[in-house]
Amino acid sequence: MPAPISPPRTLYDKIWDDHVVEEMEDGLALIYIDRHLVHEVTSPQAFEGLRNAGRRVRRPDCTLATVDHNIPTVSRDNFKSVDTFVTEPDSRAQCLAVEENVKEFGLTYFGLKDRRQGIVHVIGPEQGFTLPGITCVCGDSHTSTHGAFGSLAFGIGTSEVEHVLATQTLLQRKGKNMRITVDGELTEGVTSKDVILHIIGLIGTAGGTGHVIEYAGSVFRSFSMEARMSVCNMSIEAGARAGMIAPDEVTFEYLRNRPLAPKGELWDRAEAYWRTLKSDEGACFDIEIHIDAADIPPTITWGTSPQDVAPITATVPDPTTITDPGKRAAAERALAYMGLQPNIPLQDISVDKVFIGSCTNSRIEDLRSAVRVILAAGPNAQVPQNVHAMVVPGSGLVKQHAEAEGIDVIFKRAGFDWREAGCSMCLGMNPDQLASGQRCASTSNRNFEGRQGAGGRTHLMSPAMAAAAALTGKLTDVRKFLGANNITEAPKVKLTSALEFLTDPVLPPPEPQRPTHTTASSGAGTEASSTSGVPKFVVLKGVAAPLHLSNVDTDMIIPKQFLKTLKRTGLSNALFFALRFDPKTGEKTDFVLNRSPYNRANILVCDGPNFGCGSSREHAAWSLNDFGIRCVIAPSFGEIFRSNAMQNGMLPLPLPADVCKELAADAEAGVELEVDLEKQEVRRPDGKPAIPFSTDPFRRHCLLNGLDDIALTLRKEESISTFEQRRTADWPWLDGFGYKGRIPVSAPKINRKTEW
Ligand SMILES: CC(C)[C@H](C(=O)O)[C@@H](O)C(=O)O
Ligand code: SF4
Repeated sequence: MPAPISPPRTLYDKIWDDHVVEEMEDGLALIYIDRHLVHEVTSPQAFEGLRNAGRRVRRPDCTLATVDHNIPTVSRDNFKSVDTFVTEPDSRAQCLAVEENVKEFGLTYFGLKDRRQGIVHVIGPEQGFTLPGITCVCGDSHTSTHGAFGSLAFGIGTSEVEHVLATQTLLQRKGKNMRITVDGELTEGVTSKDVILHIIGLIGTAGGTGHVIEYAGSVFRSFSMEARMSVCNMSIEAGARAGMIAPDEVTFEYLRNRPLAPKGELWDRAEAYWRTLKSDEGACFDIEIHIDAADIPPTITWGTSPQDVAPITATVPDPTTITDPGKRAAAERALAYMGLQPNIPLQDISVDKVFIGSCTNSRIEDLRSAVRVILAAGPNAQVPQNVHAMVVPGSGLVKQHAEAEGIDVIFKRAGFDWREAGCSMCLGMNPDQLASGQRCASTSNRNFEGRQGAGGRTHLMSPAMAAAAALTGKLTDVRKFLGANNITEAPKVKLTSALEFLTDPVLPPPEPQRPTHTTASSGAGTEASSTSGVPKFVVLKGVAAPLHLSNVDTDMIIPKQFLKTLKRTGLSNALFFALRFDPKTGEKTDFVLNRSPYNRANILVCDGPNFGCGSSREHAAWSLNDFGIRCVIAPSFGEIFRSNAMQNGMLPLPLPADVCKELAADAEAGVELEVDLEKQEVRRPDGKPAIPFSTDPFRRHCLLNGLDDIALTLRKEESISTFEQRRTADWPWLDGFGYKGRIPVSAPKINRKTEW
């Protein structure tokens, strides 16, 4: 009998299938995680959970930690210790906590004295920690970046970070497949950033919700790895938890000889496997989108959502021309926040700050692309006195590489501020922030209200366009600037290879300083109750607060300054902080949650879609919980928020938009609602019919019984070990290969500065 022919599969299907440890009921699966990146903001509570339960980190060889969000980007020339260098106490506490935790649990760590330190999503690829075909997670929404290598990479919340540390697995439900194909030739001045901004403008910030996006077509094929990373990075802004591009020669070339990439015979085996990682002919995509490259202009954002995009040649949109009332209200609110009048040309808008950096655009090619604009502007090009333009390389190695090419000199000569690596003004958890009312041309990925500083105004764009804005002091069409010069032309600098900088010894992870119990023994036979105590959710009756907003991002639910905590509690006042408290007086505003009876609401009814989009901060769920809100009803949710909420015993309840509107009206009228998870219905008083809903059976079971995922997963020790044995046999390069004490690549002499 001929062997059954397996149906064609997508790239995502293949990676998923290769990582299923155990299929469970209702499409839920336990999947194995190959790579875990850890940073200081979303890990303290996870390590604390391990410590309390006496658990160890299961795979230190597959875990890499750094510090990036909180750190100052001033010179480290006089760096002595975190204690003296990080002056803001809460930031310092998080940086010190990660240093303690990596020692205690025996993890490889790139700290502030290590030139490999940098933004998690820059250092993973740089080191070859990120590889094709892997599953990769981090307590950070922009983990989607790593999908550029043909991996399944996605952001998780802190509870899931703890789950991965303890079990090296995650409980997941498979998403749907979406393919975005861009074919043709990009026009002058259009870069990968313009492409992804254009895509987000087209499909919206919820367009990819529930899907993994595969980027296909000649444009992505022609992109370098760095350009592909910029695209996959912003998949989360398109609502998708992950984006990916099939690996090819460009990928292999980038990875060959990276410190943690396989070498010799193992490389050959790995490459043979990686070559199978592409969507089969005829594979089924739930959504297909085709874009003609020629239709993509140099693009920037004008509003407070990444979907608020426009060609740089356009004018500020006029809300009165928008027919949908919800969208019109959102545009009006955005323009008021951004301090913009409708119909004025975007290029008439002045900027106070320019930020070139972030995990989207802080790699060597991004810096080169900005420098090309400066060079094209001529030897006298200068940032005007009233503009502050910062350049923040993504890692210490990017910085060193740029300095070897003389890129820092070009920036500095033109008046740019050349800094040390970190997240910096992308979200301003460190001192790099916008003052209220300041406007910034930024290469980062989020333009949410208050993102770069309370009251700060962000316009997202490519590094080339940010450089152009820095030189003119206004939002500027980079094409005008370049005139006849094509932006893709190389600058007249001597280029060096990134590999010259990847010379640090690759050592195995250190031994834990205080060994904790083994996973197997701590898991066996224990009750599946949470280390942090997941409360049960059965029936919830009480005041429902109405919220008439769309795309409520987690930055809005809880701004960055409250992410510096080491605890999961004490965040009640942080909830919707910028909306609840007057920024000048600190007095309570008339925001709904400040008004009686809503100040004792335990249900939130939002009638706009995409609640909880954006950042993976579990603090959003914690602050709602602390306030007393245990159920959020909305037409749709950001995926990471949804899972974070359930990890904390809360119910995020998606209901049709018209039903949400009705319930929001009930909430306005002050009637109490009753959410019954056992019966799966929302009850209203006054004889109105109950609203039925359905929930994922596994999650419902966990919520009803207050069960915690980690303890449940630890019962599957045998399946996990069996999977690991097969993994070692089939994909031996995934066993933290690079950390096994290989002799480092020999260090060639670096040409320090180049002549100009
Ligand atoms: C701190 C972290 C939770 C967050 C994220 O998940 O995105 C941050 O990186 C951000 O960009 O807002
Ligand atoms: S989006 Fe910004 S803050 Fe978040 S990881 Fe990237 S650089 Fe850091």
